[in-house]
Amino acid sequence: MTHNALRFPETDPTPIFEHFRGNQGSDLLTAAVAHFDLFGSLDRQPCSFDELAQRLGLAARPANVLVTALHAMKLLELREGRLELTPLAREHLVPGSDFDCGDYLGLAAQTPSVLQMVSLLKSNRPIGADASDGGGAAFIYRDGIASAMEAADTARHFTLALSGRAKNVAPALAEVADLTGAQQLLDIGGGTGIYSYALLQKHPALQAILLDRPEVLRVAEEVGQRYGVLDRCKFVGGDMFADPLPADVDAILLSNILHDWDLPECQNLIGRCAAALAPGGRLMIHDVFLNDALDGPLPIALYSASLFSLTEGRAYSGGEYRGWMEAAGLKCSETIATTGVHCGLLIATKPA
Ligand SMILES: C[S@@+](CC[C@H](N)C(=O)[O-])C[C@H]1O[C@@H](n2cnc3c(N)ncnc32)[C@H](O)[C@@H]1O
Repeated sequence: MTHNALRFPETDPTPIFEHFRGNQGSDLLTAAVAHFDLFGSLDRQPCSFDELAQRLGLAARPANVLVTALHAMKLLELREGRLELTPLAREHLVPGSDFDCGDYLGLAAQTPSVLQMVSLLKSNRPIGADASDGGGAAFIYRDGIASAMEAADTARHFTLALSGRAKNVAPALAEVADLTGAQQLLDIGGGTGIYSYALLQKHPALQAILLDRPEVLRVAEEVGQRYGVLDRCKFVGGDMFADPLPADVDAILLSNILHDWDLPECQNLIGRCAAALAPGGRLMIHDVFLNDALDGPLPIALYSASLFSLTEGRAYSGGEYRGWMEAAGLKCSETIATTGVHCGLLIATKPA
């Protein structure tokens, strides 16, 4: 029987994803208190984000993840360009204050997950990226890193894992993505392809090209079989950073792609997408979005920590994405349409 990618679940799975990511908050808070003395340092001397990163010995990406999470927990606030403690943090997290609970949080200081978080924050390298034993980083491939997406078993494992979110969110994406008049969709890093299969089921005249790593595409083809749309799909194995992208496409989908990469790769990929679009074509960023002030929402800040640990990316704000798309000559939509499990859709158009 053909699977229907447009059928919504009866209940919203978002709370399950929030419980699953809750440990990130605990690890970051314990690291800030017990390993970085972040609250003591800011109590002695509030400072800018850049100065704090330097004081803690952190690169911009880990500092962003840590500060965004603490901001979202309402422990930090930004005043006139300086990070300061909130009354909550001042009363309970400054070492030696009357109601300091730092020693209590310190109970978790030596747990494996906190020690791993501290090590990742300091090294700014994702789990597995330096593996020399056939492992590799999940979800990302580029020249210079060990990638789990190159071996059949690990590529299959990580690709199928993401279908647990994709099948829940794809019906909503198909509902909000306006593909009127589009004939060809390019899904970059499409994974199982479930988002494309939903869009193909919704738009009977649409054709899709899925670009991903070869071992991932084997899984995508197998999954695509179940959705009955393979006659309108083309699978292209390649490197989205290095190989020519199919040209003159009407729409490009970057679903949960940019959050895997640091700023230079995001800007590079958006520039490549802008060049590959036909005039009037649409770039669709389907992802999670931090507030423009990078102070929450908390579930996205915690997801950002998980992205940081596993990949070279983090969560970005709509403002950051808009800036990059406009720099690439695209015109951005004002609003971000909600899809599900914290995701949303931001669309930009290439001038005709
Ligand atoms: C986080 S997954 C997103 C999958 C899917 N789009 C989704 O939303 O569930 C990232 C995908 O990008 C692919 N990818 C990573 N680096 C790539 C590269 N350099 N070229 C092509 N695909 C790449 C991975 O194999 C993986 O399928």
